[in-house]
Amino acid sequence: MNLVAKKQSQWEQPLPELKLHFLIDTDYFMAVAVLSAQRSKDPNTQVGACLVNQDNKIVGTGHNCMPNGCEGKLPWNRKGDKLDTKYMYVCHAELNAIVNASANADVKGCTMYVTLFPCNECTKLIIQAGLKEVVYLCDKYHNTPGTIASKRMLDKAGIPYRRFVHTMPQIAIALPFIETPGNENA
Ligand SMILES: Nc1ccn([C@H]2C[C@H](O)[C@@H](COP(=O)(O)O)O2)c(=O)n1
Repeated sequence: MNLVAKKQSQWEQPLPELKLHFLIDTDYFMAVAVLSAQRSKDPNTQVGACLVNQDNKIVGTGHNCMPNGCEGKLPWNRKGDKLDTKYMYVCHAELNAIVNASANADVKGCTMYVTLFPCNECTKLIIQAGLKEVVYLCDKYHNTPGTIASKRMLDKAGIPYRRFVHTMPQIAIALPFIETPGNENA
């Protein structure tokens, strides 16, 4: 069999079997937040957020990144002259999830799934945007004034927050290699 015919017959093979798991909604939403975090170029802390409406539909996702047009042009430093650190510039995952929510989506009443507890600035945004709940994965800055202030504001605003409890320890996504037709001679 020549190479073209062999590749052709490969293409006619059935697709590799994909193992299907049934994900419960909350695992799925936090997994989307975790996957979104992986888009961040922050070398130290990658954060992802997934905004879900009352119909259990994702209306926006986000990760921490530099403002549009500034990626690669501003520092990711944690220390040094304040103006040379990321803290002056970075857009947090929660802000991006709210801003990225599709134009016709109402973020009021949404739940924010986020991989790291929201900072005080994002908490203000969460409250003012009318979100109804925050579900977080990690709270590594729990003893900092920012996180304490966040919790104080959420408590006073009557917005519940809870640590995410997963039902599946791992959600793996394997992308099968699928040869595309027209690429046989590559
Ligand atoms: N809820 C949060 C908290 C932090 N971020 C971003 C902001 C920075 O890029 C990074 C924190 O940096 P670190 O001080 O841990 O080096 O995470 C966020 O998007 N959402």
